[in-house]
Amino acid sequence: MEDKSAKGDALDDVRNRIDAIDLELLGLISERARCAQQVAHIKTAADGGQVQFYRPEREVAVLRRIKAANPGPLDGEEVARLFREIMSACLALERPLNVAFLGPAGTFTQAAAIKHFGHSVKTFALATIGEIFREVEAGSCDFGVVPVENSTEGVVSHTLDMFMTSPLMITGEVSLRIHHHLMSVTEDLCAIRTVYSHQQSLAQCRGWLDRHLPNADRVAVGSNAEAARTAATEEDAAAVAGLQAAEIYRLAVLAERIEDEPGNTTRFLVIGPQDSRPSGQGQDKTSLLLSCRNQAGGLHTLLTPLAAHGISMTRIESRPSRRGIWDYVFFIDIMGHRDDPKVALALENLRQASLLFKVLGSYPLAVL
Ligand SMILES: C=C(O[C@@H]1C=C(C(=O)O)C=C[C@H]1O)C(=O)O
Repeated sequence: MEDKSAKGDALDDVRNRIDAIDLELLGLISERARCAQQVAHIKTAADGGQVQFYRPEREVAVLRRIKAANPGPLDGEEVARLFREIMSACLALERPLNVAFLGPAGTFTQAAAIKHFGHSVKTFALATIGEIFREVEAGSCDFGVVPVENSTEGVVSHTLDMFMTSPLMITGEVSLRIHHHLMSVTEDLCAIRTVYSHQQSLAQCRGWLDRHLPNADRVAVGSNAEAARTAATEEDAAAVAGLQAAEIYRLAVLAERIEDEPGNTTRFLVIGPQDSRPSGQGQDKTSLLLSCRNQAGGLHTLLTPLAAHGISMTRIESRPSRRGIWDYVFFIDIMGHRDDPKVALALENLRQASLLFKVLGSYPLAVL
């Protein structure tokens, strides 16, 4: 009996301490929010009409600093995630951002948008990648989030093709570990006759589906969330999608993490009217769209300036140009910001060696 009340006292003490800390935290977070409001006034007074409230390079600098200073016991990712949400709320006080993503609600692209901007942005589900570009170009949304490549299935060609004609720039990137689940209104795997999902997700789960549902028809639809929405209306159907879709469309999860590759990751791009300023510490990336003359050694000529200036290329992708003038265009990612002197020099040389040369944007490497 005595023991129990001693334990109860100890618990009360710690909980009282937690209550006091929470009030202190609330006071500090409120003070931080007031600072963000002051920043908004300063920005408005300095820039007039064209104020850029969202500053990606500043946000990653804040997150990097927090991670470096983190004393534990929470791990770095966890504290960064908490501060991501605090900044998201502070920015929403300055001005709430409108972010378009590949819908419907519950897609991995929405999860990527929230991971990048936090929960205080307003997200808009659009039906196609083309529509996202159009809405951001028209200014009805501030930014868009689009998938660009998957570690199992490769590049999302529609996104790359949009950059050939769009004036939008890349302001950031997000990587998301993708876990697929099989979900349905029925709880019985044997009752499943049809499996709906996005074509890439079906491909990412091919092995599992061959083993467990060899006789079910696989039907490709526009997105995983659309698959979940459809499966919710059919007794003998299932969808392959993320957990969010199961929650939104009230489906039972019959099997978890059915993707064939455990490291399955999708990379998304954040697109907007401008790219990001340098975030420093060599932690920026630049994406380019290039084409060379259709002659022997053409690609080599393009890449020589990068090697000459010691710039590392992290990715190269070729796509048919579909313009007739150039056979192929290359999407190239390099390390460094376009304003870094070394990168600026290499880009100038590249510009001279290319038929088509477009900087798609410089942006910070993702912290989260
Ligand atoms: C407060 C600012 O504005 C926004 C909010 C930030 C924050 O809460 O720390 C950081 C960058 C901006 O997106 C700022 O530019 O410093």
